[in-house]
Amino acid sequence: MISVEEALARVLALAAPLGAESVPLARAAGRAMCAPAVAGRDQPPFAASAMDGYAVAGDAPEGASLSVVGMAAAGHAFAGAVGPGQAVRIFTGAPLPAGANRVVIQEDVLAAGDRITIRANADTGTNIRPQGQDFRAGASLSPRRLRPNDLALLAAMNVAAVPVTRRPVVALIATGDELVMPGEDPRPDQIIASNTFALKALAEAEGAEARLLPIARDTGAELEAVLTLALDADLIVTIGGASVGDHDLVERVAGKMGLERAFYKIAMRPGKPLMAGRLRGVPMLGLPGNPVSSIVCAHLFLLPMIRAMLGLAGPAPVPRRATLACDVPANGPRTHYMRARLAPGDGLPGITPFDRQDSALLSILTEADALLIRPLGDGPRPAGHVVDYLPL
Ligand SMILES: Nc1nc2c(c(=O)[nH]1)N[C@H]1C(S)=C(S)[C@@H](COP(=O)(O)OP(=O)(O)OC[C@H]3O[C@@H](n4cnc5c(N)ncnc54)[C@H](O)[C@@H]3O)O[C@H]1N2
Ligand code: MOO
Repeated sequence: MISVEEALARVLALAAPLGAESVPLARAAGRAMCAPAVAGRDQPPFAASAMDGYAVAGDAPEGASLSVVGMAAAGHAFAGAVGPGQAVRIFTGAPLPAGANRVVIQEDVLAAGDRITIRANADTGTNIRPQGQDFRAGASLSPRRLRPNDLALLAAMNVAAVPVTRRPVVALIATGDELVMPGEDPRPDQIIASNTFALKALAEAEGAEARLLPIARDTGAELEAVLTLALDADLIVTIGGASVGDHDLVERVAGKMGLERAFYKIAMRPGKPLMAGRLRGVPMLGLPGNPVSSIVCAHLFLLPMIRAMLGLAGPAPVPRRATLACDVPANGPRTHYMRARLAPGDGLPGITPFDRQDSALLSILTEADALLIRPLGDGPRPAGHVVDYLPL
């Protein structure tokens, strides 16, 4: 059995960044931008008024009476210039007329016909946004997963389409004679395939395109047929059949098909029978069948593989810190990812593992919002001890 860290390094070595495609900005949310985007112009492209009021030249002290010689609005520049004793009616976002060095807000003037008088105690701020105040032409936005705010910045940069990494296609294959799909009529000795739905949602939320393949029954021929259907994917994920029982066929069948195995079995709980490798050139992850095991392994290995295929920096899960809210006993010889609940604390949040940690308990997993990480071989720890966790 290898460590979780070693297993993560080996699955990431299987996952190379995919090629790029161009998408219009309106379809780029959440996508992995894979090359810098460069601003085509300054923003604002001209010195602009930040307020509604009057653009003036020179001192224009309180009590000054000025003649209004024109108007500038957003999208409608004033072609002339402002001189001493003059003002231009101006609105927020309008280009500042030549000669102007200040905008007096309209609340600070008395207007009568085509003249204004600056009121006493008028604000002396310039109320001008200089050209290029936000960014300059040639400024670049570095590659990243695009958030809504990034899209607004790209649009302001006049970038209409962005290069993004292609979405990895993830083929999900549930295995087992006992499984039927939700809504079907199970025999008394059957159960409903459940974890595939969490895995699909997790993969899609991370930026992959997930495909649910037909459930593979427990025969070599059927598993081989479904694995063959998946060979055009970027990543093959099997669920179940990973352990040592007579009906656990994944290792044997994938091996017969030419799997180059990267590892099998890790010192982790849940998730011990995890397997990874490359099947005819396609990265493959063999998840254990127990629902919680497969979902925990997805957080630890599947999502980092997707992030690596998207070319995102730092694909490994990043633990956070919390304070134990209760005593915990010594841990065994596998790193334990305990389903746990967080509560706000004075500094760090408090974390409490659930009493029941069986890897079949979806009802506990759904109440959990964290995986408390208990390092392998760690001794008992008292309440108040600072620990690592992964958010769920
Ligand atoms: N003699 C040993 N037995 C087991 C060992 C071991 O080391 N020696 N390891 C145990 C551990 S740990 C795990 S985890 C499981 C993993 O087994 P498999 O990956 O072979 O999974 P299955 O046997 O196919 O299924 C386990 C369990 O999960 C249910 N299952 C499977 N797929 C789904 C699905 N898509 N949705 C919902 N539930 C699913 C299945 O019915 C079983 O109940 O092996 C232990 N045994
Ligand atoms: O390691 Mo298994 O994944 O306990 O259930």
